Amino acid sequence: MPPLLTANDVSKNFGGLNAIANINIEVHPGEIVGLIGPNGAGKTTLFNLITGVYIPSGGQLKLHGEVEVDLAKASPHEIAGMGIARTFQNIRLFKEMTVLDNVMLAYHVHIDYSLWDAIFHTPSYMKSEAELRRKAVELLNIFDMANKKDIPAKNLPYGQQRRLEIARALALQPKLLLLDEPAAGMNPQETADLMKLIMWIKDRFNLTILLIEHDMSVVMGICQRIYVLDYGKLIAEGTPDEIKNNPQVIKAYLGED
Ligand SMILES: Nc1ncnc2c1ncn2[C@@H]1O[C@H](COP(=O)(O)OP(=O)(O)OP(=O)(O)O)[C@@H](O)[C@H]1O
Repeated sequence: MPPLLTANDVSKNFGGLNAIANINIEVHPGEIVGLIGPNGAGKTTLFNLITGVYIPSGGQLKLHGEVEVDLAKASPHEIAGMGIARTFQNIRLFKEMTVLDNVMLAYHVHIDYSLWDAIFHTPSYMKSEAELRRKAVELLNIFDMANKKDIPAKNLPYGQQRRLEIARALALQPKLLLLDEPAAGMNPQETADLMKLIMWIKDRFNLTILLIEHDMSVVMGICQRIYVLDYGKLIAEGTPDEIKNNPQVIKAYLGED
């Protein structure tokens, strides 16, 4: 099957620092691919390149959908509209808003109201809002959070705030979901539930997932393939078993010379 996303010789420099140096990756439809590496290896920089926050200093990043898109030429908003959604290492929710409003707001990306409709709450506006609300509640049901829909997001336990971030990303109806350390700060039970959730939503929403994660039980447990970055360079690629036993990976993690 042709890849959904390719990075071809991609680099990103910040002044003299090569945060990403000539990397090549492929993500195929339906895969869960892990992106690991020690702190500062360049993982989040790669997410920022894929989502258009940064423009590559060299190489090409392409999304191969119905048409092929050079991601360097698209804005973050356009890239989101093309079906790439992400979560963040530091949770980014509208903390004072309710759980339901957080999800509804994400759905609004796909809606084009006229200013007139929005200001005067016309029947077509009210109908669309009701439909969005129905979809958002359905999504919250999948995440087992419908009973929390009316509380402010900040009142959710930490693990559920992370799940809500994923729900918000799904409201964008992505093809490719980028998860940046989804298990960070979770307790073992929350982590186990998260792994089940990720595998389940992948099938339910026909997703392809690229996942940054420091918790090796998550990476080894749910990824089919793993890429390893170290100081901006790709040092290994393989199945969880291959990566576990790769001497270069072990060296990078243990920090030996
Ligand atoms: N906007 C920026 N300006 C300058 N340097 C940056 C910028 N963003 C990232 N860097 C640097 O690029 C390198 C890679 O950072 P990045 O955040 O991508 O690493 P990471 O693998 O995601 O690390 P962590 O696991 O700690 O989140 C680091 O040395 C970082 O300090």
